Amino acid sequence: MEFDYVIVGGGSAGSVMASRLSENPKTSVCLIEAGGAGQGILVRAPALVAAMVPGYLKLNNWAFKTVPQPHLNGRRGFQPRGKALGGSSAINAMLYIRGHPSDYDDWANLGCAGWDWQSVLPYFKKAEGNRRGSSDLHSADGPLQVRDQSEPRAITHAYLEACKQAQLPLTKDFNGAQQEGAGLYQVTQFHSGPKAGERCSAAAAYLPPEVKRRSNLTILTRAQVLRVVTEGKRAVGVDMRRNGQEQRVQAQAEVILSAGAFGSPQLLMLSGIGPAEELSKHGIPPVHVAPQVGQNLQDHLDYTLSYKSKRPDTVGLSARGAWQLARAGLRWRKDGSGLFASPMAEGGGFFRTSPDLERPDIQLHFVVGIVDDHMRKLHYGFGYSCHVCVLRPESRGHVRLRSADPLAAPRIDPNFLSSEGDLEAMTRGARMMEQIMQAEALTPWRGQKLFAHDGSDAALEADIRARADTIYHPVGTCRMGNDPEAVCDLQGRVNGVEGLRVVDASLMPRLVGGNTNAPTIMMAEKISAEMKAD
Ligand SMILES: Cc1cc2nc3c(=O)[nH]c(=O)nc-3n(C[C@H](O)[C@H](O)[C@H](O)COP(=O)(O)OP(=O)(O)OC[C@H]3O[C@@H](n4cnc5c(N)ncnc54)[C@H](O)[C@@H]3O)c2cc1C
Repeated sequence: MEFDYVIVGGGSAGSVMASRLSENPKTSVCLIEAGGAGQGILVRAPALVAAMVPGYLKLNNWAFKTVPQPHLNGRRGFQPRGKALGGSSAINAMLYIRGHPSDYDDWANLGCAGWDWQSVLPYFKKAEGNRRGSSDLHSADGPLQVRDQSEPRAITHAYLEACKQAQLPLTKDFNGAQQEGAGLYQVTQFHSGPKAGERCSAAAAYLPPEVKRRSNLTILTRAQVLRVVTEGKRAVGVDMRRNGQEQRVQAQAEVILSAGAFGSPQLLMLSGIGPAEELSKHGIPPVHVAPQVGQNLQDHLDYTLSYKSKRPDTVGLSARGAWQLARAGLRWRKDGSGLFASPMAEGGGFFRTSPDLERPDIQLHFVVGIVDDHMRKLHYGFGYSCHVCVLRPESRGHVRLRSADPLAAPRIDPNFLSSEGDLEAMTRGARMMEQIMQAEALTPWRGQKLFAHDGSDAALEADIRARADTIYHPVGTCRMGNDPEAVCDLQGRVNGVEGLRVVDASLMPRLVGGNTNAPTIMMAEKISAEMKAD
């Protein structure tokens, strides 16, 4: 098999790349995805994310684990990652957030010319199909469907009132002129037509049936790429495992890795592109020594407060809760609305933990059910949770190989809380979150607090170390930049190797202050447009 472009990974970035590059009928494109088609009910029905994320059954989920984290009491973190067309956007919470405009100006200041806010905004808009309509900052015309939630729970409105009572501002649009404040998240969900209320994964948005039918686009699912094939310092194809057999796919123009922040650096190293000592440790012949491959891993660490609810209008594990959910499922099938369409993380907030800061440094996710250990531990009864994460952590981790076996999981070390500053910011954020959770507006719901402690700084720190874990935004492991150390150039081309590019969240030089799906899609929109213009 031979194509112009071979794209590895059909996730948030890979779906965009395949769709945009195959718009030119003269360009042949092959998209190779390890998981399935990502079109089943688990992916389409927003509420059923609860079945996929915990990862026990590995439903559309790689369900990785980190190495023991020394600053989290030696615990192994859990890292769900989507494994299907749509990638992590097939199992995510659908929250539509771009980060703060200044995050992109920071990228430009780090040497990524052309990635400043004014330069990236057109690509956010190119992707966005927002039901609220078009404006200077938004677009209604892009393939990624964005809408307001159909029916946030009463408790989420009470959470907003609680923020006001805690003297915190409200905002109507986290992606508008004012990110700071509490508000309701917009979601990437179909807002019209027969799919209204279904998740709009990147694959659902960019690879609809009419795109999949293009004669110049081949999509192979359940095919895991094992390595990039090189001739000298040029990528010429990939080897993949499909139906139990190894096969080669050749790329005339380029191999594009869109395998995500863990998958892309792993594939580079398996192909002999990475730090010298890592390659030699696993007996992989070096093709190009690139010390930064797998370095610079950044992720949002998340700490949660959970409460039992006195009122039964949240999500609950009980006979009544199951009955409510079943009814919600029927309603969702009828008109795409209600609890089954909920992202569960209905309420949000971006706040500064000090008035001296120029932009929010923490984000809140208010969830209408109890979330304990990524929903891996269940609690009987109704409840709710609030999450806090530090938006621009200083801690840096890395991804390496566990073995030279391409079917083995990568060795992931986020190195959470290795910077003292991250713990301090998390503590300040947790104090603000506690204040909101104690506000009068939530009194009708507030039942027993789970994981209660004596409230001292020492007890709070101990609780953070005992329970905090990722909120699913790993980035940065194939960092782009204009410095000689950067893994990729400013269009994702791997430095030192011809015909090889990385386009996914691993390219980000620095984690943005918000959720990472829309930013990843924006990056793929920008790079694919520039490739087509070249
Ligand atoms: C549980 C969860 C909740 C989240 N919630 C939100 C949210 O609400 N809002 C938000 O903005 N962001 C959210 N995120 C983050 C966001 O979804 C990701 O940042 C984004 O999807 C990353 O895109 P990507 O293209 O880099 O990687 P991915 O979308 O993960 O795509 C990588 C793809 O490559 C495939 N792949 C990997 N290795 C191989 C191989 N060797 N061969 C073939 N295929 C391979 C994978 O199966 C996958 O399909 C969440 C993530 C998770 C996991």
